[in-house]
Amino acid sequence: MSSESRTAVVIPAAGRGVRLGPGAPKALRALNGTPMLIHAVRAMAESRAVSLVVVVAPPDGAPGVKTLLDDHALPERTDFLVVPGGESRQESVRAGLDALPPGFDIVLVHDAARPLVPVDTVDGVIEAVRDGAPAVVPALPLADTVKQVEPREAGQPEPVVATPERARLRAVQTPQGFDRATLVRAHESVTDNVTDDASMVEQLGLPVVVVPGHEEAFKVTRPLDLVLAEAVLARRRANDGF
Ligand SMILES: Nc1ccn([C@@H]2O[C@H](COP(=O)(O)OP(=O)(O)OP(=O)(O)O)[C@@H](O)[C@H]2O)c(=O)n1
Ligand SMILES: C[C@](O)(CO)[C@H](O)COP(=O)(O)O
Repeated sequence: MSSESRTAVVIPAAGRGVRLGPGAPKALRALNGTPMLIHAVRAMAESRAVSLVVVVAPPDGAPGVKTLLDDHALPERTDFLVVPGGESRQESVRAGLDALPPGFDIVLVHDAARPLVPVDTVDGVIEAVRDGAPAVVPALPLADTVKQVEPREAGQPEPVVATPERARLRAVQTPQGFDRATLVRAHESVTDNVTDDASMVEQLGLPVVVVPGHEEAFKVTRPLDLVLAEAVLARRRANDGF
């Protein structure tokens, strides 16, 4: 893949945000007064390598999301498309891929729910795809020990069946980066429910590599994550003041 390869980003933003509690769809909730989705779009458009962002909106929310993008300042060098999403993250990513025009050889998939990923992480992923990896994931080592359990009904103690060696585990983030043809093939061939796109490429038997993630690329999932996101933004504002 050459440095001339053009990069597009698909942002799945069609989730409801059930774990965040009642309210608007998660991507539309505000952080420091600005919708999470706008933070995520800006984080992608900050990379000079990104020339198209495809936002996958809640199924009946595409016109509203289009208006939202029109109403917020976004870099002029980046084009934007909005398409309706599906019932699962996988379906939503697929809808974004289907909308991609020709001419983009590298595709990133980035959760709207990771609004604060720094641009260096985005560029690191793109660079690794340009260097020839068909699939790239940013990731961090774990702080906790992880146990594999035999699931039981809620409230029942769960027997531990294994303790994977922590030093070999990574917590995977987005944006995940792909050679476009590989990602399209993965979405066409893999029908199992998976929780990220890279695992679909793994199922094709193709290599996936890890590059450094960033602690500010965390996923806003539960209410406490909103507190952390506001704190990160406050720290950025304070640092910008100096
Ligand atoms: N049908 C879906 C489900 C999820 N997503 C997107 O996938 C990303 C990661 O999903 P997650 O954080 O799990 O978001 P939700 O599905 O909204 O969260 P929850 O499971 O708590 O409802 C989010 O940007 C979310 O909007 C999507 O585009 N379409
Ligand atoms: C893609 C992802 O963000 C990588 O960690 C994660 O798997 C999304 O999971 P969710 O089930 O949509 O929360």
